Amino acid sequence: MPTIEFENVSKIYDEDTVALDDVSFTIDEGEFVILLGPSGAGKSTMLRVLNGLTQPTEGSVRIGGKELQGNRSEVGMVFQEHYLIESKTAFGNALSGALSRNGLVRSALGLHADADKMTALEALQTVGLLDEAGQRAESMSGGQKQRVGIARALVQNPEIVLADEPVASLDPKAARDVMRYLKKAATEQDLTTITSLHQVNIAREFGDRFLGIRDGEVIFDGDADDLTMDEMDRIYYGETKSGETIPTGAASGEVGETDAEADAATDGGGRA
Ligand SMILES: Nc1ncnc2c1ncn2[C@@H]1O[C@H](COP(=O)(O)OP(=O)(O)OP(=O)(O)O)[C@@H](O)[C@H]1O
Repeated sequence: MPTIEFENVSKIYDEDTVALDDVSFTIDEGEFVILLGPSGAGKSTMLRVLNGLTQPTEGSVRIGGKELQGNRSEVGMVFQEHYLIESKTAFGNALSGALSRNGLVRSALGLHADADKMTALEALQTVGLLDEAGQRAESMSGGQKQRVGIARALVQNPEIVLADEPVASLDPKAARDVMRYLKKAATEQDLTTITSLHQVNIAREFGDRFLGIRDGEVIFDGDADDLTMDEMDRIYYGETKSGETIPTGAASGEVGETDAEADAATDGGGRA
């Protein structure tokens, strides 16, 4: 399993949009990392750079010591929108994760190797959906669909799984279920996993390590114990122009609210 290295990575979308600003960090194999940060902080850009979907403007990204070039098949992606084929079964959708190995034509013709079919069933078992393998996606709940999305990523046989706000559209219970299965898969298969999340409570429950991103910079890197209220404020609200940390707690609500809720609290006044 590879180590992920970001070295002085910047991504500038246009002259004044610096999405990543000289970011450096290393993630060891098997780590379950959660990206936190306000909207527009650069979390998705970081995941897209890692997946080879976006090229960094400067710096280098290495996976297992190799410079990242183009789309990487060892990187499985789970999206906020699950992008399942609604008319297909959970099994059919999971199996489509083998596309990158088998090619479009073989997959379109349904010419899947028995080994791939077995992998798809195993992946569905990992996410607790083996009994629903024959159920069409259109009749599944949002949480179940997202778990099929994870199974599809697992069928790709990845070494790294990236999940971009995988539970954003789910209620708290379904969100926890999805995260539980994602963590289970990561633990069982020793996957390096990076997930961006807005739900801080859920993040704290499942993350081993947290990267706090703000204005394209990693301003926090630590575990749940390090992720204090002060640090949450720094990640979500930043510092004053004079460099002072904004006073903690004033109208920010508790650690555990989503940043949207925290923003709402701020909008309500109290944080100067
Ligand atoms: N394709 C693009 N073209 C131009 N600017 C972009 C593009 N994608 C993202 N940006 C900008 O880059 C910055 C970082 O965006 P990014 O989507 O990475 O943040 P994020 O932390 O994932 O936000 P969110 O939590 O809202 O998804 C933002 O200012 C955003 O507007």
